[in-house]
Amino acid sequence: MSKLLEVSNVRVQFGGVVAVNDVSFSLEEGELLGFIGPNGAGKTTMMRAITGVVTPTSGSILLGQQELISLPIHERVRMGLGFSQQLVKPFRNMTVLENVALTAGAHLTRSPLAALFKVGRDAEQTKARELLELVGISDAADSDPSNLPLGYLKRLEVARALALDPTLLLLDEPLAGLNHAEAHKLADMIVNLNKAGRSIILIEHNLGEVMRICSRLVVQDNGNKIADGDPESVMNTPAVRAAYLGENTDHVAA
Ligand SMILES: Nc1ncnc2c1ncn2[C@@H]1O[C@H](COP(=O)(O)OP(=O)(O)OP(=O)(O)O)[C@@H](O)[C@H]1O
Repeated sequence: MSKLLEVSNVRVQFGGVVAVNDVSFSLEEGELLGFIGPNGAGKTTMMRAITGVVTPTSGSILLGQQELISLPIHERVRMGLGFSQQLVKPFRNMTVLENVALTAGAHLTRSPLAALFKVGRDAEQTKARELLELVGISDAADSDPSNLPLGYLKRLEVARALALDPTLLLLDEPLAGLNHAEAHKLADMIVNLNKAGRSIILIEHNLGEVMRICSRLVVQDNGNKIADGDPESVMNTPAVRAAYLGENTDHVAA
């Protein structure tokens, strides 16, 4: 295995708030890494630093050998970064299939308007159908996303993230708001994506599923990295137990 992502001493500050405090971690090719921590820990901010939505005050983020920090978002996407957002925001007035086909066609042009005219192309439609099948929502291909339950929308968000064939997939709370059975199913799908060769960073509050599917965990609390390692030993670290005090960690072996 070789290193795919190397985050070194990344710091993100919003005025007086240090959301990410000199955090370092890395991801090996083919890993499924759980990135966890209590509310406000700075997990989403870290993801936004990797995708380019926020600019770190200092630090370095290497994807392969390439420094990402000074690159615009679309360059990072072109280099193989894919991400799903915590809040699901599909294009309404467009079918589920068109939503995915539009993203699949985005590499053809940098103008979203021009991309709209290209989604009729067979290649994008076929790819979108395959992705809907993969995430298990092909029965909703012709539906307007406004009429779909959250479980479908979360899967649509993952399908869109996959549409550009990312090497590294960042998933921000894909299981949030899903019931137990739906979360289990989507977590299984994430495992399958990983087994098919996709490297994944999963930001998630559902610790039961994270413990079940991730091979390694990084824990951030209050902007600081407090643990990094195999799930069981990480969850038994005193600092992690303290950070989650009051939250349910009963599933962790004592
Ligand atoms: N754009 C912003 N401007 C100012 N402060 C911000 C901004 N984004 C995040 N923060 C602050 O940074 C800190 C970390 O927030 P962040 O959303 O990254 O945490 P999180 O671990 O993803 O939380 P959650 O699990 O609740 O989604 C919080 O104190 C938050 O209020």
